[in-house]
Amino acid sequence: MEILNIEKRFGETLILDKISLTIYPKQINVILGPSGCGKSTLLQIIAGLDKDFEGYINGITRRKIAYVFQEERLLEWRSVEKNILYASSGKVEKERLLDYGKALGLSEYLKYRPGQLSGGLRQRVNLLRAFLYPASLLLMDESFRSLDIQTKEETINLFLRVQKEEELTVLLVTHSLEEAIQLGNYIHIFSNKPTRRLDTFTNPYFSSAKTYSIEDKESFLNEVKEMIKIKN
Ligand SMILES: Nc1ncnc2c1ncn2[C@@H]1O[C@H](COP(=O)(O)OP(=O)(O)OP(=O)(O)O)[C@@H](O)[C@H]1O
Repeated sequence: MEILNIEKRFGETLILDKISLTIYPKQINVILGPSGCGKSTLLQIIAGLDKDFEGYINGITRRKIAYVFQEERLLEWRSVEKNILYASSGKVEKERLLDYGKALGLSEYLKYRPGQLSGGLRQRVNLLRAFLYPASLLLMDESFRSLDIQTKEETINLFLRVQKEEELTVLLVTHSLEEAIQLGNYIHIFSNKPTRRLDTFTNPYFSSAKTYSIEDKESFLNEVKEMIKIKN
């Protein structure tokens, strides 16, 4: 999947300045960049929700995209279960729903309405809905942000499992270097003004078993921090 020379303005303000990016299929692609650099805007363009841009997007089938938005977009008048079924037009295997629901600690909340849930639980419903959607491309916008440490770990474990089992191509946006290193097979770093380029790295410390050594990770972190500094 290829994104070529994307240029995006809001009024007079140039947000994306000829951004190009290769999204590696069946891999976790992380876009890392500071707040406000245009990560969400790029996801909206890729998802086809924002059509007001210049440039090209090749190899993406829109109806096969699952999108975990930064804010949860749940239908308040439907139960958790019905939110999930509705998004996938009912094409969800009950067994998978129960299995993933359990892994996310949502078993007892499936009949609840979103308004009866805490922010963290709502975010888990948001993720469950996306994991169950029949997608080949999964777009995730700061999806683990509002979760506590324990829940975050369980959610990430399920995410890694689903990605592998379903051979999903993932494009995950974050401003957390830690998260990028933990999750990304490929890390695309958004430099800040004035160049706003994306540089791609193969993550040498990626391992779904999470066995990278801390010293190695530290040196990679420092390398990346140095680079971001130079660009900014
Ligand atoms: N609808 C809009 N109208 C005008 N400006 C916008 C609009 N949406 C986003 N922007 C601006 O575009 C820039 C990029 O926003 P975007 O949300 O894509 O950044 P981001 O990297 O995802 O940041 P964050 O991690 O904080 O969400 C910001 O300066 C933002 O204020």
